[in-house]
Amino acid sequence: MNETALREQICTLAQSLFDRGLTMGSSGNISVRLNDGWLMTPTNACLGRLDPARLTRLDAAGRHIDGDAPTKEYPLHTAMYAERPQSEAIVHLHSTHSVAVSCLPDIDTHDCIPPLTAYYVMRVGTLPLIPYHEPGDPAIGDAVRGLAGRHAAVLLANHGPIVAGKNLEAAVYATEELEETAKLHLLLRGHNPRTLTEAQVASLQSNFGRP
Ligand SMILES: O=C(CO)COP(=O)(O)O
Ligand SMILES: [Zn+2]
Repeated sequence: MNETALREQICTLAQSLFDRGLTMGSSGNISVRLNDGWLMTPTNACLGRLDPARLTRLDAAGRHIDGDAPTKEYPLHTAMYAERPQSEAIVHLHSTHSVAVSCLPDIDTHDCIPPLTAYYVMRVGTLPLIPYHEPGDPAIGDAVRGLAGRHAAVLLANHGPIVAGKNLEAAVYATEELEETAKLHLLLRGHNPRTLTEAQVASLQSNFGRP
């Protein structure tokens, strides 16, 4: 996909996420890797009303070369890309049920949501929790560095998910799957749900690959 088409795709998918209430106000950000840098959503922009011409362009060294000022989470995005050469796009949202899970006191910080469904295992896998930092704190990038090589998605405590995909469509699908599974997890709390077995998870990983 050329840069013009990628710009259009970022704005179309961002608006779709916003219109379905998957992030609110000016929260959330999206980036796509180019051959010689990145396209990112600008800081303080509403994902429902992005202008393709004003998206931030960073060069390969992470310098701002065109468009509006970058999302304050650009150190988080670039840290995740550095750990995941196979990932071409990243989505970060304040999706309500995922944020709710990120606030739970008794969470397993190595894997915040159990393998409830096949699509969760196929698109998200395991979901570690990163301790609370303020939005835009470059230390979130440092925290993600040790995890993103093994995990396509991580959850920022009291904040929200950040999800990488092989392309933007895949990153969006994974973010949607994470949000719906977070909702299921909350619905099922206290109900002792049957989760997928280790053998069922291993079978999905061997048939569909790891996210
Ligand atoms: O979600 C956000 C911060 O975590 C939004 O920040 P930006 O507006 O800088 O992208
Ligand atoms: Zn955020």
